[in-house]
This record gives sequence, C-alpha cells and structure tokens, in this order.
Amino acid sequence: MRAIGVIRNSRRERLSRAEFEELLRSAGYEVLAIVEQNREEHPRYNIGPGKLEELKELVKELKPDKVIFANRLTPSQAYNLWKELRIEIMDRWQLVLEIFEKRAHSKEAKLQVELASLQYEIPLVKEAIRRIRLGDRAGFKGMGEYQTQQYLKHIRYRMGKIRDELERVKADREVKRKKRENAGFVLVALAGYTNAGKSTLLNALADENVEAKNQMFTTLDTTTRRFRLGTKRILATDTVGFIDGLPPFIVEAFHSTLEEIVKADIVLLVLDSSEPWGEIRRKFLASLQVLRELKALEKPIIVALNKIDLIEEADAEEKVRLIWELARERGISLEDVVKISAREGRLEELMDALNRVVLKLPKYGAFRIIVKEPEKVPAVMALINSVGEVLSVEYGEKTRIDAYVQTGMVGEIKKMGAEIERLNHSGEGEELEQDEGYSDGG
Ligand SMILES: Nc1nc2c(ncn2[C@@H]2O[C@H](COP(=O)(O)OP(=O)(O)OP(=O)(O)O)[C@@H](O)[C@H]2O)c(=O)[nH]1
Ligand SMILES: [Mg+2]
Repeated sequence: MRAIGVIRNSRRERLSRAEFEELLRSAGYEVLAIVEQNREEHPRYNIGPGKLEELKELVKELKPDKVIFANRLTPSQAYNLWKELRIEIMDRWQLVLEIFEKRAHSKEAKLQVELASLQYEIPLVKEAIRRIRLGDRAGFKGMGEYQTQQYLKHIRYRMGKIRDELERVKADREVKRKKRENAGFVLVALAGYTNAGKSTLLNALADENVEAKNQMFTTLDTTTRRFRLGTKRILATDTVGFIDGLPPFIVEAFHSTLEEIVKADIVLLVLDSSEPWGEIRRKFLASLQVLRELKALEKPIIVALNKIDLIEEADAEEKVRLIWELARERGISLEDVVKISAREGRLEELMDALNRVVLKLPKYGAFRIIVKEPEKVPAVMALINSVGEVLSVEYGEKTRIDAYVQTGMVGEIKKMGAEIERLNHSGEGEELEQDEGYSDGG
C-alpha cells in the first residue's frame, strides 16, 4: 500500500515526524510523500484550504492508495477530506488500530482490536447518515441511507457480543491471577512506551523467548513469565506498548490487557535511554498519563532506563537525574530509577531495587516466628524462604526466626505448629490481632 502522510503542527500539538514515519512503516506503508503544515486546526479540513489544494495536486500526481494524517480528525473533517480528495482518508488512531490488527495473535487481542475499530467507526457512520439526510449522495463507504443504518445496527450488535466474550476471558484471567497470588507470587507489570524494550527485558528476567523486534507494537497480548528474586517468587507481565495520548477508546478496548498493570504489586516503567532527552521526556510523560488513566500512579513505580549499552555512563547518570527531577516536578513519587541493559542482561540495579521494594509491599510484613519442636524447623524455614526472607535465626530450646513473610501466608505457618507475631518497628514482638487483614491461609 502506498500512502501520503500529512502532519499539522500547532502550538497545542507537536507531533514527531520520525514517530509518524515509524508508525507508517510499522503498518506496512510505502510513504510517497509527507506534507507538513504549521497552523492551528482548520475546522473543515484540519489543514488549511491552501494546503488542501497542494495535497490535491500531490494525490493526482502520485496516485497513493490512502492519505494518512498524523493528527486526529473529527468525523466531519474526515468526510470533507474524502469528498475533496475522493480517496481513503485515515487518521492517527486508525493507523494505530491497523498496526494493532496486524499484530494481534491471541483471541483476546483480536477481539479487543475489533472492539476498538468498531467503536471508532460509530461517529464516522453517524456523520455519513447525517450527511445523507442533508442531501449528500454517498453514505459511509458508498452505502445508501438504509444500508448505512443497518451497518450501524450491526456494529452495535457486534460490539455487544465482543464485550460479552471479553468478560468471560477476563473472569478466566481473574481466577488465574488469584491462584498465583495465593501461591505467594509478587506481580510485576512491565509498562512503557512502545519499543522501549519491555519484551526484551521480560526475556532477560525469565530467560525465555517472547517476540522482541525493532518495530512498534510488537506485543499486544499479555505474556506472563515467572522468575526468582533471591527467595521471592515474581511473576512479570509484558503489556501492550503506550503511545502519545493513547486515546481513551483504545485504553478501554485494551482494558483487560492493561488490567495486568492495575492488578500489579509493582509497576516497572521501561524507557529507552538511548534517545535524546526530549524524546525520553515526552515518552515518560505519555506513560505516566496512561498510568494515571489506569489509576496506577499510586503503586510502587520503578523506572528502568533501558539500553544503557548504547550510551555513555555520564549521559546515563544525567538522564537518571532528569527523570527524578521531572517526577518531582509533577508530584509523582518513584521508588527508584535504575539503569539497565535488557539486551546485555545488565540488571543488577533493577534486581536490587526490586528486592527492596518487594519487602516494602503491604503484602509483606516483618514477623517473629517461634518453633518449639526442632524437627519442624527445616520445613518452616523452607516455607518462609519460598515466599519471603529470613532476617535472623536464633537456635535454642525454641528456635526464633525473624523474617519478612507475606501476610497471606501467616495462617499456613501457624498450621505447621509455629507461633507467629508481627514485629513492630523497634523489632519488638506484638501480639497478633486477628483483624489485621491477613487471611488464615487455607
Ligand atoms: N541496544 C539495546 N537494544 C535493546 C535493549 N533492549 C531492547 N532492545 C531493542 O529494542 C527493540 C525493541 O525491543 P522490544 O523488547 O520489542 O520492545 P517492547 O517495549 O516490547 O516493544 P512493543 O512490544 O512494541 O511495545 C528491539 O530491537 C530490541 O532488540 C537493550 O538493552 N539494548
Ligand atoms: Mg513487546
């Protein structure tokens, strides 16, 4: 497919030409030309009427299959442009959806993409109906009024069906997540701009292969891998990449995927450190915006500056500093900012940070565990080690173990015949209250 791209920049909206070209390439277009304009939005055509004439000439000359805007078009602008140019018009979000469509593998991802596309079509179809009633001949994609009406009905029906199916998939996922959580796993979600290196990082962490490619939106399905962090069991989930101003309809459609972020104990926000600071800043803010929409900003967030193998040490340090500064400016609290190279497996800083943050999670607490029968000590130690961390042990008539333990496992430890009490900050034991919020295991 051959396309002409159009970018209109204004004071309010600055779009990256490189990113737009990258999107076009990812969608598989041959780019014949890019038309750029700096002006405020024209209500009728988005670009100005003079630019439209220029575009018309270019379409005549180059005969592309489509004209694709880097901007978001209103339904009426899309319609007006189509009327003037008589060629398929797409905007930024249709382009993103087209890429998503290509990449979706799982049934869930396919359904989510379809839902988003249908949702996007509704206002366009409605606009076509309105125009027909005003006397325009051609309706949506050349359909007449009756057909267009039927088509709208069909869209709504299909959307209902998809939502039902997605509900079922979601329920299924919920059950799995509960199981994992009960098994003592800590859930870490990898989030971040598309192409930051999330899948590569997941591979490096778990030593398994998830498709990672130098193109945008490689991952649309969530992939979950387990790994061990010392004694702690972690489940890390890869998610669909973010992009500037990910529109609400896409966030909505991909909610069950992005929900892995909502349900995570820790969010690992991955950034590509090899880009200029302006780009990192833009992508960092866009990512924070999505996290805000997901109400995930309250979670512990670790920023991982990835691809440090491509830059100088001093440059990396400077970018770490700038991230801290920007977060502070925006009133966002981060747990840590670490430098990593997912490709080269340089993950030490990240591992340290994770270790620290995991033990601060509400699901962990410091406990004193007393085991009276010596023969039970090894089993109790093994259980603690599988979900927590031993701080100190004192052997004697009774064995006293101070440890970080997941509060959900307290019941399990009691069942083994051990006494357990929560440690307060001064390291003194406190009687356990039954209503402290942990379940009794079983
Ligand atoms: N040099 C270098 N390249 C990296 C590193 N991590 C990832 N990459 C490359 O960056 C590109 C994107 O990596 P992915 O892991 O697919 O990125 P992603 O964030 O999962 O992308 P989407 O799934 O599209 O959101 C690939 O070409 C990777 O090989 C790194 O630490 N160093
Ligand atoms: Mg990926």
